[in-house]
Amino acid sequence: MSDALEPMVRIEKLWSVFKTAGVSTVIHQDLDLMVAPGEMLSIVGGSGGGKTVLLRQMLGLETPARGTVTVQGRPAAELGRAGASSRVGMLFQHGALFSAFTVLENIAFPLRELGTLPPALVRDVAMVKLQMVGLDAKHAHKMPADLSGGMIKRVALARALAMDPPLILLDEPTAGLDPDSADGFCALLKSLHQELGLTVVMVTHDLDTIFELSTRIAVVADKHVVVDASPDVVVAFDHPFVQDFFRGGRGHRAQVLLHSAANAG
Ligand SMILES: Nc1ncnc2c1ncn2[C@@H]1O[C@H](COP(=O)(O)OP(=O)(O)OP(=O)(O)O)[C@@H](O)[C@H]1O
Repeated sequence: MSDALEPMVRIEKLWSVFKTAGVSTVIHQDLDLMVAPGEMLSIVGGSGGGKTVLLRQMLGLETPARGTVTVQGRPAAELGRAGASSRVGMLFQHGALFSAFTVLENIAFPLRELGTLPPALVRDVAMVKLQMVGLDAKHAHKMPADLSGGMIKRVALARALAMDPPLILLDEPTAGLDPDSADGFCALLKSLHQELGLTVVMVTHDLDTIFELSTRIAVVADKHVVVDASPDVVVAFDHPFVQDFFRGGRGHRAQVLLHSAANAG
């Protein structure tokens, strides 16, 4: 298959199994998922259903018990090696910044780890990424403890983008943010997705984020992907989790958003 046709992420017949105290627990069973270049895919599912484990599989941090996970045609397991941040960037749920490093040092970390770039260039690139996520240069020397929740997410995103990876994985990108910060972060993700041509895979419970950003939604339930389609198709899908998640009371605003987006576009 040529590169042009190769999905960004290809997951086939994936089994994720954890063994604790001699007892095996199956988290994913024959799970299939493809992500095409340029997509913005939301993964939703019940608590403990294996969404974060799925992201970790894409990052090469978990090993499939069976099946395959490839990123740009190569096994995700290879991503554990040095230089992986040039292929995939990860935004962890709570930002996971190094508390003893400044903002700029955090963003520069993957570039420094390479060990091949002169310090002045590392600093310049990190400064560009800081501005790319909408933060002023005056924040560069602050410590993570002095940042708001929204700023922490932005710095963590800048670090994920440091090596210009084509694929970004986001775990609950707007969790813990107030509504204004969440809207601002969504707008940033949308513009970066468009400007940089990024492929984005995110796990989120937030319906506003899902409907604002997703080109496709994959629902993980019963240990596999039960539906994987455009938002309007997923919302209408007949499955108890889908009905409850999208069409319960809290889904109302999302439905309104979906319809207004459809009317606008
Ligand atoms: N390293 C591990 N060892 C054993 N069990 C694990 C490990 N990592 C995850 N699990 C289990 O796998 C299951 C799925 O976890 P995961 O974090 O992927 O769920 P999730 O869908 O992201 O849930 P939530 O929406 O609550 O964050 C959970 O039962 C969790 O306890």
